[in-house]
Amino acid sequence: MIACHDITFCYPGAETPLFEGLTIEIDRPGFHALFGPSGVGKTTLAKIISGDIDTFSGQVSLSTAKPCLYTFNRERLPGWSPVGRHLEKTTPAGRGPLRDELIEHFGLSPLMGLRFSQLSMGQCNRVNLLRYLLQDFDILIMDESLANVDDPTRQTILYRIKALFPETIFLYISHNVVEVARFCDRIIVCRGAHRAPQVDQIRGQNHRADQPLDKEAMEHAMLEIMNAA
Ligand SMILES: Nc1ncnc2c1ncn2[C@@H]1O[C@H](COP(=O)(O)OP(=O)(O)OP(=O)(O)O)[C@@H](O)[C@H]1O
Repeated sequence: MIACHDITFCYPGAETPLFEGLTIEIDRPGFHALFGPSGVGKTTLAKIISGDIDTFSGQVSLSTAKPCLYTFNRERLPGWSPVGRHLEKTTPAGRGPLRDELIEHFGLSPLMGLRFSQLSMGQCNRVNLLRYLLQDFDILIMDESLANVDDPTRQTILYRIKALFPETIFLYISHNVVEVARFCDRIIVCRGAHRAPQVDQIRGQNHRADQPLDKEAMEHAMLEIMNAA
C-alpha cells in the first residue's frame, strides 16, 4: 500500500546522498512507525512519500483511493482565531460528531473558547492533529505530531486513533522507543545511507486498549529497535 523502490535523494549542496537505493514497503493498514536517530532522514522520507519532495530518483507508489496527508508539530495555526470557532468552520460536512468525539478524547473541551495564541505547544499540536483526522485520507504521516504532550494523554490519543481508523495507514515518526514498540505494528528503523541495510523493519506490539499487554515481548521489541538504530 506504500511502496518506495530504489529511492536515491540528495539535498542540493549536500556532499552525500541521504538515501541511496532505499526500498521500503508497508503492505497493510494500521499504525506503523518511522524511527531513527536525529538527522537520519525520517522527515525527508515522509515528504518523499507524501509528495512534498519530488526531486528523487526511484519510485513511490501508494495504492490507496484517498490522499496521503503529512502533518507535523509546530504547524502554523491562526493565532487570533478562537479554537472552537475555527474547528467548526473547517470541519468537513458530516464530520461534526467525529470532531466532537475527538475534542473530548483529546482533552480539548476546556480550550474551545480560547484563541490559538493562548494555547501551549502541546495543546496546539493536539488541535492540529485533530484537524487532520477530520479530513479525507487513507494515509496520515504524523511527524512528531504529539510532541509536548504528556504521556498519559498521548496514550489515550493513540488508543483512540487506532480504534477509530482501523483501515487507515498511519506512519508515526517518534523518538520514543517505548511508544513505538507498544503501539506500532511495524517499526521502520532508518539507519542512514552509509549503512547496510539502510532500513530495518521490526515488529511492534501493535497494542490496543482492550488487549492484555505482553511486557516481555514489548521489551524484546524495544531491544531489537535499539539494536537496529
Ligand atoms: N531543506 C533542506 N536542505 C538541505 N538539507 C536538509 C534540508 N532538510 C533537511 N536537511 C538535512 O537532511 C538530513 C535529514 O533531515 P531530516 O529532517 O529528514 O531528519 P530527521 O531524521 O527527520 O531528523 P529529526 O529526528 O531531528 O527530526 C539532516 O542532515 C538535515 O540537515
